[in-house]
Amino acid sequence: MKTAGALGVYSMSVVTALTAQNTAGVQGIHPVPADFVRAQVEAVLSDIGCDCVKTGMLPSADIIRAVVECLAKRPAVRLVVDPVMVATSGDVLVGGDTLGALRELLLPRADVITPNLPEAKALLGWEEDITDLEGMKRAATALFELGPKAVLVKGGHVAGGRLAVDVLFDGERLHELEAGWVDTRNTHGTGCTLASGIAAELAKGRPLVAAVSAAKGYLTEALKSSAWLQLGQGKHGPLNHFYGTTSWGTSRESPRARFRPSDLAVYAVSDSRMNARWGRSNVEAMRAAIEGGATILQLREKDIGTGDFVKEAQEVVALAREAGVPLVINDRIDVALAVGADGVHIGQSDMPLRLARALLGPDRIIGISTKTPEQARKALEDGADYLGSGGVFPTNTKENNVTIGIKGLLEVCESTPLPVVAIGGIKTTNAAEVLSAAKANTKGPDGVAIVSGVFDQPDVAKATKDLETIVNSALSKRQDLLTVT
Ligand SMILES: Cc1ncc(COP(=O)(O)OP(=O)(O)O)c(N)n1
Ligand SMILES: Cc1nc(C(=O)O)sc1CCOP(=O)(O)O
Ligand SMILES: [Mg+2]
Repeated sequence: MKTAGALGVYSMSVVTALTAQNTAGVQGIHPVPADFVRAQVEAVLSDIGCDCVKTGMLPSADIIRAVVECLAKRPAVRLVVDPVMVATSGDVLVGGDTLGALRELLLPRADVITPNLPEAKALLGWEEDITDLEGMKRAATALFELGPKAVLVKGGHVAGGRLAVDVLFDGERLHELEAGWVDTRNTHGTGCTLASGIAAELAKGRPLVAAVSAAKGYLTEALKSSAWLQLGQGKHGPLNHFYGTTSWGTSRESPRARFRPSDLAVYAVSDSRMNARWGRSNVEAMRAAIEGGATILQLREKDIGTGDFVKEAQEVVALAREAGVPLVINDRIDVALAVGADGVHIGQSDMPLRLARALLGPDRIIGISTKTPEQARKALEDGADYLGSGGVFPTNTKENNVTIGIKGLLEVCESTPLPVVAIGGIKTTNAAEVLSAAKANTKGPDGVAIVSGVFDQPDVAKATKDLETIVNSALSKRQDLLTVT
């Protein structure tokens, strides 16, 4: 429920067992009678209803049957099954007959199941431990045969390695989802948190791979922010699900805490000269870009008085806020502060990033233009939240711009953990090429920033929509999130 809340989703609970547990392990389990589980499920689903159910520990076959019966009446409700059988502490949580009910009744109903390695082994009845990536892939495809629409084998338990890799099999492709390994003792509840994050993102309507990737991003941030916590005597302490709180320097509601790499997917950068040529204002153009599916907006005005810039920015901020789309201001920290924009985008010759951060504070997004890995390294050091990297292709929009090509873009992407948006000469005709250029399992751009491809067009909404379709398709297939076998 904390995870759902942190991800902006309303959640309700059905208690299947009372547990006596702490950081040292599970001291006792008191199952709830199956009829009472059924009553709880019906109480919430017949009243408020829900978009997605996530199951955790289901301690008996009767309880599993009760859950399956309730869901059988609601085929539209998506289901994430976290087959909780072995706690992080190693304690086995469910009896043998429950395994059969889990396997035969619940798994075939699931949109995705999320076993850890011991749970995957138990569900498959394998003798051998799963100890590497190949074993994870075999387990994922074997578990798929039990009926779920997708299988996520969580590899956090795979010994060693500097990456937390999970393998997702969706019936067609094996996706390797990577995140930087977090050295922490505070891993109690990571499995439940990831499964709940996936359920929350599915409930928001995200497609499966994106939902898993977003949930993994959230969990990694929670692990990082909890790493220093010293709570409990046991081996595994708790996570801080609400890591974006004021005591950690950013408020949960801050634009920066909300910012995700996926926000960079369809990045519309305005140009008033182009809009004037087509007989529309920047404000009208930005409204159309939002309508077309832009995931982030940038107001970029190079030849305008400050008063006019502030007035225009105030109108665009209102639009962006209403649509829930981040708005950053190009170059002008003062204008961003004056109108309460979500952040700024600055270049190498604009206000130094550290000063911009000092003026904007910890809650605003700062993006910076980078052409080289060295600039990317410095940007990370100085506290950037994302990089704009290009020009990928030659452009007439920005005079005397140095073109770095796809090669230069990928060098920047691979050199930094920061999210990167590609920019420069990008159109619907080449956006897919840019987004899928990264080799398998290497980091690629998180999106494309476009000026003339969106605003030097007769119909901004259509141009943006066309771009969004291409971007979403390319990102869902892109190499650095999956290994195609
Ligand atoms: C996302 C994104 N990337 C790069 C730029 C370029 O910024 P601009 O101010 O136009 O030029 P420099 O200051 O980087 O030289 C951008 N606007 N947006
Ligand atoms: C604003 C900007 N910055 C660039 C950089 O390389 O940093 S290229 C550029 C112009 C991009 O316009 P278009 O999408 O019309 O090519
Ligand atoms: Mg600039």
